[in-house]
Amino acid sequence: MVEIKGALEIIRSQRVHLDSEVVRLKDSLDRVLAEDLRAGCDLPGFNNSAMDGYALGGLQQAYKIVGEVAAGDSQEFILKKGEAVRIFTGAKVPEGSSAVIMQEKTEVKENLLILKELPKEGQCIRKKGEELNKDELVFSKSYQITAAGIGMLGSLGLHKIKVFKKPIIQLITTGNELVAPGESLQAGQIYESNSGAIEAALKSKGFSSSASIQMEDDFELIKTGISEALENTQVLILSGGISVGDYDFVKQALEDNGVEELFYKVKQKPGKPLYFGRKGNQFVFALPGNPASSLSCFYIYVLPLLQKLSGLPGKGLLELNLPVSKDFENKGDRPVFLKANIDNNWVEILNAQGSSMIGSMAKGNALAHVEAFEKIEKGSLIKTLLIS
Ligand SMILES: Nc1nc2c(c(=O)[nH]1)N[C@H]1C(S)=C(S)[C@@H](COP(=O)(O)OP(=O)(O)OC[C@H]3O[C@@H](n4cnc5c(N)ncnc54)[C@H](O)[C@@H]3O)O[C@H]1N2
Ligand code: MOO
Repeated sequence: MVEIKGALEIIRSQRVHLDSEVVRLKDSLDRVLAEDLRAGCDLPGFNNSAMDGYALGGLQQAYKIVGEVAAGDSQEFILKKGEAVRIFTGAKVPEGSSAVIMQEKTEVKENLLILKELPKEGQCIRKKGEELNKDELVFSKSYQITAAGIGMLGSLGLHKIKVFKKPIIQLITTGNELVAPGESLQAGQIYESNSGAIEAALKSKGFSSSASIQMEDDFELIKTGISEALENTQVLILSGGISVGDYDFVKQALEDNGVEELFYKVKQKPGKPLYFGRKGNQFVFALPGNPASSLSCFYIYVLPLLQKLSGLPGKGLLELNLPVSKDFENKGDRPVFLKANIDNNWVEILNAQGSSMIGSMAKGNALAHVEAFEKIEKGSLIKTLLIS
């Protein structure tokens, strides 16, 4: 049995092999750069106007209007002192321009421009390269692409970028009692709900499973199922059958498939019988079958590894220290992850904390952490992991 910290340390310290691929910029949201990106051009690429108004040759009170430049025009003016051109936002500022003045601060009489106030040198001109110069570093390797990142790279003319591949993930749920939702139940059966929850959790964090299989508690079947899954997967996630019962075959089946155990059992509630193993560059998590245990373990332990395998640091869920809305005492000897809800920066610990109860987790957005035998008073800070 390992402590929570030790289990996380084992996961975070895994050396991982990362492959890269080229994707279209517009498909790259949340992907992680596999190389440093340098600017292929200046940004902006030419001096341009920040306002609809007039580009001014020299700084004075009155000008002769000699023409017009709109955004996209390639017409080249060279302004002399005392000359002005009508200009619009984004248009190329003519050579010889000292400033641009917004039209609200001007009066026009025929082709004479009179300023209501004296302009300052360079005002309202967006200078070539003022945001970024050609060859300057735009984003470093391991930058995770945001919407603004896509905008930035698009403004530099990039349409394809090299990112780390996402891990190939497969899911196996085990249990004789499990029946797919939509079918009818016989005595002793329950609906299989973990695969749906884990697939959704994967999706919400930017991942997906390439296959999801349901298996009976049959040692040979599970052993073969694991062997087949390991033919083409980087992360195999199993649910159920990992405790100590006579029908819990997962651990032995993993061992028989050459998977090396990295830890088994974590001193925590829920999720004590959590298993983590490795075979070459492949990783295996066997999550305890109880629905709230399996989903909590996914967020706390599986997610950091998936992040690492995508080129990220693997920090897992965002950790916050927030005040708790009522007293809480953990009377047990295991640290707990409690289903909780963060609202208005307060943490509410929800009712129905049982490992088999997923409903309360569905109403919350966080997992609050309390140490063994710890008493927490209303208003004191509690370590909370934000799920969404
Ligand atoms: N003698 C002991 N018994 C148990 C221990 C222990 O330390 N000693 N640990 C308990 C804890 S804690 C947990 S958690 C469970 C985990 O057991 P398994 O991982 O072997 O899970 P199962 O027995 O297969 O299932 C547990 C529970 O969850 C339901 N389940 C399983 N899979 C699904 C699914 N895909 N969808 C919905 N529900 C599922 C299953 O019916 C069981 O009720 O072991 C305790 N026992
Ligand atoms: O792992 Mo169990 O979740 O403590 O019921």
